[in-house]
Amino acid sequence: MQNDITFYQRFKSDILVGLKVITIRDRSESHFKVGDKLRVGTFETDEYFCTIKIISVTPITLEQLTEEHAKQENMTLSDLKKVISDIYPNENHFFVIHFSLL
Ligand SMILES: CC(=O)Nc1ccn([C@H]2C[C@H](O)[C@@H](CO)O2)c(=O)n1
Repeated sequence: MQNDITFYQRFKSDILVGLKVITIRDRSESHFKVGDKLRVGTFETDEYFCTIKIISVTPITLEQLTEEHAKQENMTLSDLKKVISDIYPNENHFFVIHFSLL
Protein backbone atom coordinates (compact mmCIF):
# COMPACT_ATOMS: atom_id res chain seq x y z
CA MET A 1 0.00 0.00 0.00
CA GLN A 2 1.25 3.52 -0.81
CA ASN A 3 2.41 5.94 1.91
CA ASP A 4 0.61 9.30 2.24
CA ILE A 5 3.47 11.37 3.67
CA THR A 6 7.20 10.89 4.13
CA PHE A 7 9.75 12.10 6.67
CA TYR A 8 13.51 12.13 6.48
CA GLN A 9 14.84 8.96 8.10
CA ARG A 10 16.63 10.96 10.81
CA PHE A 11 13.24 12.01 12.26
CA LYS A 12 11.76 8.50 12.44
CA SER A 13 12.80 7.67 16.02
CA ASP A 14 11.49 11.01 17.40
CA ILE A 15 8.12 10.40 15.72
CA LEU A 16 7.88 6.83 17.03
CA VAL A 17 8.44 7.89 20.66
CA GLY A 18 6.13 10.93 20.42
CA LEU A 19 8.87 13.59 20.66
CA LYS A 20 8.02 15.07 17.25
CA VAL A 21 4.31 15.86 16.86
CA ILE A 22 4.30 18.48 14.11
CA THR A 23 5.78 18.88 10.69
CA ILE A 24 6.01 22.08 8.69
CA ARG A 25 5.35 21.70 4.98
CA ASP A 26 4.76 23.88 1.95
CA ARG A 27 1.47 24.27 0.07
CA SER A 28 2.00 21.07 -1.93
CA GLU A 29 1.46 19.09 1.30
CA SER A 30 -1.22 21.27 2.91
CA HIS A 31 -4.22 19.32 1.63
CA PHE A 32 -4.52 16.98 4.64
CA LYS A 33 -7.75 17.30 6.65
CA VAL A 34 -8.41 17.03 10.38
CA GLY A 35 -9.04 13.37 11.21
CA ASP A 36 -7.20 12.00 8.17
CA LYS A 37 -5.20 8.87 8.97
CA LEU A 38 -1.94 8.85 7.05
CA ARG A 39 0.50 6.07 6.34
CA VAL A 40 3.99 7.40 7.03
CA GLY A 41 7.17 6.31 5.28
CA THR A 42 10.80 7.37 5.10
CA PHE A 43 11.68 9.86 2.38
CA GLU A 44 14.81 7.96 1.43
CA THR A 45 13.29 4.48 0.88
CA ASP A 46 9.51 5.05 1.24
CA GLU A 47 9.50 2.29 3.87
CA TYR A 48 6.29 2.41 5.97
CA PHE A 49 6.96 2.98 9.69
CA CYS A 50 3.77 4.24 11.35
CA THR A 51 0.29 5.73 10.95
CA ILE A 52 -0.58 9.23 12.17
CA LYS A 53 -3.87 11.10 12.64
CA ILE A 54 -4.12 14.77 11.64
CA ILE A 55 -5.09 17.09 14.52
CA SER A 56 -4.80 20.42 12.69
CA VAL A 57 -3.32 22.13 9.63
CA THR A 58 -2.48 25.80 10.23
CA PRO A 59 -0.86 28.35 7.90
CA ILE A 60 2.30 30.03 9.19
CA THR A 61 5.25 32.10 7.98
CA LEU A 62 8.89 31.47 8.91
CA GLU A 63 8.91 34.58 11.16
CA GLN A 64 5.85 33.35 13.09
CA LEU A 65 7.57 30.15 14.26
CA THR A 66 8.04 30.06 18.03
CA GLU A 67 9.89 28.07 20.69
CA GLU A 68 6.65 26.08 21.12
CA HIS A 69 6.86 24.87 17.51
CA ALA A 70 10.53 23.99 18.03
CA LYS A 71 9.60 22.01 21.16
CA GLN A 72 6.95 20.13 19.17
CA GLU A 73 9.68 19.31 16.61
CA ASN A 74 12.15 18.31 19.36
CA MET A 75 14.75 20.83 18.18
CA THR A 76 15.87 24.38 18.86
CA LEU A 77 14.11 27.23 17.07
CA SER A 78 17.26 28.16 15.15
CA ASP A 79 17.78 24.52 14.09
CA LEU A 80 14.12 24.31 13.01
CA LYS A 81 14.39 27.47 10.89
CA LYS A 82 17.59 26.16 9.29
CA VAL A 83 16.04 22.75 8.51
CA ILE A 84 13.01 24.40 6.90
CA SER A 85 15.12 26.89 4.91
CA ASP A 86 17.36 24.05 3.69
CA ILE A 87 14.36 21.98 2.52
CA TYR A 88 12.40 24.93 1.11
CA PRO A 89 14.82 27.65 -0.06
CA ASN A 90 13.15 30.99 -0.92
CA GLU A 91 9.78 29.93 0.58
CA ASN A 92 8.13 31.81 3.46
CA HIS A 93 4.58 30.45 3.58
CA PHE A 94 4.09 27.10 5.28
CA PHE A 95 1.56 24.93 7.10
CA VAL A 96 1.99 23.46 10.57
CA ILE A 97 0.65 19.91 10.44
CA HIS A 98 -0.08 18.71 13.98
CA PHE A 99 -0.50 14.96 14.35
CA SER A 100 -0.83 12.14 16.84
CA LEU A 101 0.64 8.67 16.55
CA LEU A 102 -1.88 5.85 16.10
C1 LIG B 1 9.88 15.93 0.76
C2 LIG B 1 9.89 16.75 2.03
O1 LIG B 1 9.75 17.95 2.02
N1 LIG B 1 10.05 16.07 3.17
C3 LIG B 1 10.13 16.54 4.45
C4 LIG B 1 9.86 17.84 4.82
C5 LIG B 1 9.98 18.16 6.15
N2 LIG B 1 10.37 17.22 7.03
C6 LIG B 1 10.54 17.56 8.44
C7 LIG B 1 11.75 18.35 8.72
C8 LIG B 1 11.34 19.09 9.97
O2 LIG B 1 11.40 18.30 11.10
C9 LIG B 1 9.91 19.36 9.73
C10 LIG B 1 9.67 20.74 9.22
O3 LIG B 1 9.68 20.84 7.87
O4 LIG B 1 9.44 18.34 8.86
C11 LIG B 1 10.63 15.95 6.65
O5 LIG B 1 10.98 15.09 7.48
N3 LIG B 1 10.50 15.63 5.37
